[in-house]
Amino acid sequence: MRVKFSKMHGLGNDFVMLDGITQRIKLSPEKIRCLADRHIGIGCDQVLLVESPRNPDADFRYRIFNADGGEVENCGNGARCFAKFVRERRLTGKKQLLVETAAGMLELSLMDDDQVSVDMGAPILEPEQIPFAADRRAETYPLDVDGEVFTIGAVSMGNPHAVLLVDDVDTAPVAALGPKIESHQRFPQRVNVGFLQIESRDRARLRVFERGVGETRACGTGACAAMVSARLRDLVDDSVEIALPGGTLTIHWSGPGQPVTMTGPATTVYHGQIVL
Ligand SMILES: N[C@@H](CCC[C@H](N)C(=O)O)C(=O)O
Repeated sequence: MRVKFSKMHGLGNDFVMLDGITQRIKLSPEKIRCLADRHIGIGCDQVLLVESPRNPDADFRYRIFNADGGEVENCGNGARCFAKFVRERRLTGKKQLLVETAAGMLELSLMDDDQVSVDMGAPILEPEQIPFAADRRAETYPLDVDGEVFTIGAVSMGNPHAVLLVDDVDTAPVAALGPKIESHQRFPQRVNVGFLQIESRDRARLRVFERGVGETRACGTGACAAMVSARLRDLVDDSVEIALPGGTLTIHWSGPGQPVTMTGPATTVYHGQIVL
């Protein structure tokens, strides 16, 4: 069956966007892996499928799949691309959207300068809800990786994140350490791994080894989790510019119980059709 798609990206974290409202789309892990493959498919970090909502208060529902075929709970860059996609595809004329995701309801605002601001909800810090094996909630945790102990922050933005502080992201062992922490036994659903360099109280740099993908050029939920972890350690103020390899996100968080706000761009690359 031939389906229309859009190729989009948020700071280089790229997506195959599928409209499952006006098209009948049946996805399987094999099909997702094929769509995401950069040699035999379209190529992307994640596939995002837009559907009609189940909750009558929501405008849409979307589902998000990693390149390895696994369905995941949340995606910050995908949320911004979604807001632009539903307008471009004329699925809505609204600039304020409420969308149902596996991580709960998100509120999105399309701004005039092509930026999208997303209320990502409050971070989850209780270890069992992340999920992360720990006796009690703490700002940081020791994590033994092959006999070497690293200090990590553990945060869920609907999806799980570990955050490590590094002196310099350019030399951080992302490729070596990322996969080991991603599948560490204390994270039973695996984890996204952020390497965070604090430059000042309102500026930081971040690289993220994403669960189910590998290192990406940007990770929106990773930037939110990094902000939360840094704020809990009192290393930053309420608003931080986080520079990722693909560009910069503005993240705002005023403390536990409060929602995290992420603002950044969404870019359409091209529209196409593929036989699924
Ligand atoms: N790139 C995303 C996160 C996508 C999901 C993640 N890899 C996971 O497995 O949780 C973002 O921008 O947040």
